[in-house]
Amino acid sequence: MAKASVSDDCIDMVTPWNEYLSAKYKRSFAYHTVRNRLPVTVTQVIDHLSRSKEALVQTYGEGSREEIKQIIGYLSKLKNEMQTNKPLISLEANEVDASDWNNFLNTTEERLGRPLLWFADVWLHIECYLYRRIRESFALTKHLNQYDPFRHQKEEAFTGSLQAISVVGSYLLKLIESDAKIDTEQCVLQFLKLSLWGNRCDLSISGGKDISQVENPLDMISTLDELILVNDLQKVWSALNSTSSGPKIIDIIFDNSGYELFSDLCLAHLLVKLGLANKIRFHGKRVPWFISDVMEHDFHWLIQEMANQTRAPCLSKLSTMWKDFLSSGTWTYLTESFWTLPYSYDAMKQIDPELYNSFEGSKLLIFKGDLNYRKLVGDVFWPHTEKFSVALRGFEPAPLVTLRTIKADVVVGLQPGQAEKVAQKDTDWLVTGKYAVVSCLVK
Ligand SMILES: O=P(O)(O)OC[C@H]1O[C@](O)(CO)[C@@H](O)[C@@H]1O
Repeated sequence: MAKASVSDDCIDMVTPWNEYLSAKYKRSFAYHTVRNRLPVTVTQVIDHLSRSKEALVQTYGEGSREEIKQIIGYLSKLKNEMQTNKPLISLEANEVDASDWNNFLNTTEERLGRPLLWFADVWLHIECYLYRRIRESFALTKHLNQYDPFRHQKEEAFTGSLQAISVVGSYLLKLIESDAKIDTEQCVLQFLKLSLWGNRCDLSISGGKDISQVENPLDMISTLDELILVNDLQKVWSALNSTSSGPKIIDIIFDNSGYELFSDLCLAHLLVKLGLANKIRFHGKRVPWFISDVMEHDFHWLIQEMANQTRAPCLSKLSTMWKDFLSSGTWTYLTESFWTLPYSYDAMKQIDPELYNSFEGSKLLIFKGDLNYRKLVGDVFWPHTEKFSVALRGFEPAPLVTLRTIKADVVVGLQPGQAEKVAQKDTDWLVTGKYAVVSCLVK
């Protein structure tokens, strides 16, 4: 008998413990995402292209008119492939990571003895693949090759958060310009928390809807401590405050643009100013990713946009200082392909040993956000009381911390009974971004 719908391929159950998250479990957030959220993301790109067609042709030339049609056709087909649970196909455009992606698809297919399927395989792989295929639709064109279909949303998210950004910016400036002795530890903890809660602002969880930070973040963070379910902030402070000879390098693996990026850069500024770091390396995405993730353009755009805020002089002042950090090499922005491959981080040593080894001298790796967390713990549905160090499965290139608001149903390091208690209060506690974890591993 013919299958009635794709959900016939799935099992009507929750994800079993210790299994990979996957849309094959109908009562999972992965299923909801692949079934409902990801098709909306693709539709939004299609709508954006249709709406902006004339403006795009104006900017990219008459040649782009046909290409817009081609991309829309490609994306409609992609959506259909996903919704009808078709096999994942290879990438064709000549991009630096295409062979890595195709190797991944081929070796996984060999291991499984069947092609990968949208509603059968590891959610992390499927979701990354979706964004990589959206990129592919542009990579296959000439005029729109470098077009980022999410840029307008990222820019609007920044503009919508300007008030909060000004509040934090002027606070930071006051701190660093003050002659009074500041409580270093308290300030660092405060900016770590600002960066942590900045992760609530994420366009992929809101389905691309406005997620501007409108509340006063300084007032807000002081009330949120009880929502941090794993709080290793003291450990993080010790790692940052540790004295060792050699360069004090800190790596920040970015997540979202807009307010979150701004909060990350404020943290980076403070760490340099307090002498806890003398070099910060930022890591962003090579291709448009999970709607709001930082790409190089977004990074420079934000710093430049701050300079344009005549009504908030603190922001233009900070912008000048940040440009100086970049030109002096105190800050560097890097774009490694690994971040937009499907692999979880335990595979980094084998897949990208150069990147792995580059972390060896780092004082602290700061991983921002939900997707980085999923990649750290391998998208496995660990019992919530599993140790973070176990869930990392050997990924220990340097001391590391994850600053993450919880937006996917995986979390480790909780105390016995803690998950049940939170679930009683909030049934959807694992997917809304209301709660957070700060998990730190120091060798
Ligand atoms: O921007 P973040 O914090 O990595 O969140 C990414 C989002 O995408 C998801 O992976 C689901 O689509 C969630 O885990 C989260 O909502």
